[in-house]
Amino acid sequence: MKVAIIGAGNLGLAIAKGILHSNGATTMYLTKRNTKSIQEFEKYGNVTVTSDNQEAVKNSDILIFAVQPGHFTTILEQTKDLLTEKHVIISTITGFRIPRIEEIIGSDKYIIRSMPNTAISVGKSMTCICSNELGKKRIDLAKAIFNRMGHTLEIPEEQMQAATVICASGIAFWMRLIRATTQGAIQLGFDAKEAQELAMHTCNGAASLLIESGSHPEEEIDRVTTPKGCTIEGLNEMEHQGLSSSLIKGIVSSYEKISHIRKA
Ligand SMILES: NC(=O)C1=CN([C@@H]2O[C@H](COP(=O)(O)OP(=O)(O)OC[C@H]3O[C@@H](n4cnc5c(N)ncnc54)[C@H](OP(=O)(O)O)[C@@H]3O)[C@@H](O)[C@H]2O)C=CC1
Ligand SMILES: O=C(O)[C@@H]1CCC=N1
Repeated sequence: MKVAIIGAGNLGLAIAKGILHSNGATTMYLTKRNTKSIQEFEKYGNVTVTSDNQEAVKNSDILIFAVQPGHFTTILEQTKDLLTEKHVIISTITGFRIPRIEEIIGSDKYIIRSMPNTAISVGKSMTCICSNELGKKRIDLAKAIFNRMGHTLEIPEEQMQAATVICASGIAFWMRLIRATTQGAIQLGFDAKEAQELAMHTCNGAASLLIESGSHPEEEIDRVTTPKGCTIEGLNEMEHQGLSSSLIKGIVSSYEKISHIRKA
């Protein structure tokens, strides 16, 4: 697999690390305008760092675009004449819809939109994907790429904004919950390092329990909440203070914002 990551910033580099750690590329191009900060990636023998997007496109089959939305149109314009039937175009760019990409490069290209999250760098991304009509022929390839770095779900493009909030912004939401748990643990007497260790591994265990058992969260909650015990006491207090409600309101606010950004 010859991969180019056009826009090797936060997300692009997270994807690069995920692909490199899973030995998923025979060659990889990483592009950005100022390449100094990513030069170290050339220590992986098969990686070329360059600011020349055209060179990267010519020498690769899978093109993963991870630039800011404002830069995407120009880059597509600059590279569209180099696109051939070998290329699969994967965009991770928030709010940039497939019909807009088709307007620039044509609908006769394999176009995939993917929304991974930054856990892709450790092979644990929840990645939602959709495609244009022709891209359906390459969706299994795209799924195979992202399945190496986590879990994928194919969704209609209409749900991409919602998926961005739940999965991409979701990393930040879960981080804050883990951080708050850490602060609670420090108040109960653990030092900061131990407190974070307890919080993050408990979070990991909770998610793994659901993933592996297929059970509903409330079933698992019922198993922990001893009648008149400390868990139900704490859980009910959290709910009196609005835990579920504030999470849901935050998710809806993010969604309203992303919908607004898209219209802008
Ligand atoms: N799924 C997720 O979890 C997330 C998704 N996103 C989405 O991913 C995209 C990238 O976000 P993020 O990684 O945070 O952004 P960054 O700003 O960190 O990365 C964008 C990169 O693009 C590079 N770039 C800019 N212009 C060009 C160009 N002409 N050619 C090649 N590279 C260029 C910039 O480097 P330089 O200036 O040196 O060129 C920069 O490193 C956004 O569209 C965002 O909406 C963002 C965050 C999280
Ligand atoms: O916060 C944002 O707007 C972008 C989209 C998802 C993650 N970061």
